[in-house]
Amino acid sequence: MASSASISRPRFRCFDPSNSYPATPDHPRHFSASPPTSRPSTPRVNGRSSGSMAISDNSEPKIATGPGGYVLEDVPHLVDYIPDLPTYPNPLQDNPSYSVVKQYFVNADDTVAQKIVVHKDSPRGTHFRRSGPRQKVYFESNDVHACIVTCGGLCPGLNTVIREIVCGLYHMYGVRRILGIEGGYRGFYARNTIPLTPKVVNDIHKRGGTILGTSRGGHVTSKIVDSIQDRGINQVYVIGGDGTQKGASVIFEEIRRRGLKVVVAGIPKTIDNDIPVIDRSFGFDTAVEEAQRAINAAHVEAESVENGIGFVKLMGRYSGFIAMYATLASRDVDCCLIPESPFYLEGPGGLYEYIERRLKEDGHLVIVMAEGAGQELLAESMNQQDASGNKLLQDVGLWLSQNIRDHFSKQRNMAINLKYIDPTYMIRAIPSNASDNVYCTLLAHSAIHGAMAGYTGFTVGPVNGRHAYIPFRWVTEGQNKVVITDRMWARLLSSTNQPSFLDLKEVEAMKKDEKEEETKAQLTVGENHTEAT
Ligand SMILES: Nc1ncnc2c1ncn2[C@@H]1O[C@H](COP(=O)(O)OP(=O)(O)O)[C@@H](O)[C@H]1O
Ligand SMILES: O=P(O)(O)OC[C@H]1O[C@](O)(COP(=O)(O)O)[C@@H](O)[C@@H]1O
Ligand SMILES: [Mg+2]
Repeated sequence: MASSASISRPRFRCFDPSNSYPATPDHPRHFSASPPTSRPSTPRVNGRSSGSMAISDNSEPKIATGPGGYVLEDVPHLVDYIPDLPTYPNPLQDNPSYSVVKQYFVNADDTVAQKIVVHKDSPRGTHFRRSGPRQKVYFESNDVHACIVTCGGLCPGLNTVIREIVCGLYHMYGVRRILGIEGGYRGFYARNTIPLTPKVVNDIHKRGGTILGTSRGGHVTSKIVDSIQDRGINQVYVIGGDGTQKGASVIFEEIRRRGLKVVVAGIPKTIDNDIPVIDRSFGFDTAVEEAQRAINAAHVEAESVENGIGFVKLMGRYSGFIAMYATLASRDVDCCLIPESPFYLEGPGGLYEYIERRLKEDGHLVIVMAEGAGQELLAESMNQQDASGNKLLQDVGLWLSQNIRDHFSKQRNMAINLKYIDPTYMIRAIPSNASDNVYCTLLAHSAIHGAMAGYTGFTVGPVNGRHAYIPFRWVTEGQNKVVITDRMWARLLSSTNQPSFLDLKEVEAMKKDEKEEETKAQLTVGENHTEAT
């Protein structure tokens, strides 16, 4: 229910088990929005469970509300299912590099707002717990046995995140036992492990790919958690995209069900930038930069010949961010096609008409297309999936470039010169650039601080510029997509001058749908969240 607390002295405080606040009505020990589930009679600290445990199958979301429509979407903590765990002073306070920092530890009440553009009367809205080091930790350095796994497709920066987790654990928290799991999730039960030290990972950020290897599929929860338990691992760092975070969430639930003192921390990876809530994903910046080289080549080729068309296909299965940003950055692109914006070929306002106009006016043009765009135009879609269950796409770039050639030679009797460039794997197999490297460090450190502080079942990431701990379901239930009724897409249309392929009626209908979705989401927030007591 909505809060009736006085505004001058808010009753609500965020309880952070890792900072030393006493349990008082002002500093509640539990977010009671979701009633605590039954607990195991004897909590396990990495002891293999032999009998049945009394913990329910899925943890409830930890949601609390405060005055003014404040909502905290908190992340799970080990003490939620293993009460009375001992705490230890954070070793960072004795670390010569960090001990001089003024107020190094994060304030217990700090949370990060999901929306920062607000109106005078709008509710304060959803918040996430701010990431960073806590005064108290739930692991002694000598007891930590961490592991790192990378899953899904490649992305620039994977090696940097691995390096920074290893170096961060080692140098900040004095952790000495860190294992690399080879070849993605299946590596837990079917591959060797690699002991990781700062020396082993020292130079890996200069290389593309992941030194651990990766894979799709192979998520067998019971085998993975058995392996975690058998090896005595108590911190699991999982680097991967939406599929990987879903997998991490299931691992967390199973660990919790078994009552193990094991934390699971997700670091979001997606070259497509399709993970919701976070500002952007690591490697995206690098990919957009690398895409410029392909676009430049396409432009040079196109403008050097008569009726030249440079056609570049970029990654972007469901979300066209790489194509959109690469287009906006380049200024040489005349048409950008993304999955979110349907287009058509023939007739007035269609792609062929636009191409012909540009060829007549400028003598050449550059097209950038995301791999997931226009899939609906292909006669038959591929009904195949990869090992993770992702739909396999047809090569729409090849298909469209051939259709453009056919259209102009057969129907318009125009000689065109089209060069098709497919740098999709090139833009994700390279090392991360300087800005992504720094970003990877922050993500790795956030994950380490959260894990040491006993948080679990969370993904890290910047929300409006501040790093936060985000419950798994926020990043797995939905996808970040280009909103074609937003200003950014309008900027793109105005920079390329391409048609929007939509009529006014369609735009109005889209805007209406979006507004309804937003209102529905706001109502749901109001209905589902109860006051913390
Ligand atoms: N719903 C799910 N539940 C459990 N594991 C999943 C789920 N979806 C994907 N995974 C696992 O996550 C890993 C990576 O998923 P994938 O979709 O290939 O890449 P990404 O994480 O980059 O999206 C794979 O090992 C896959 O089996
Ligand atoms: O050929 P692969 O390795 O299966 O990957 C292709 C897919 O991987 C991506 O680069 C990223 O996908 P994930 O985030 O699922 O790893 C997509 O853009 C692309 O469709
Ligand atoms: Mg994915």
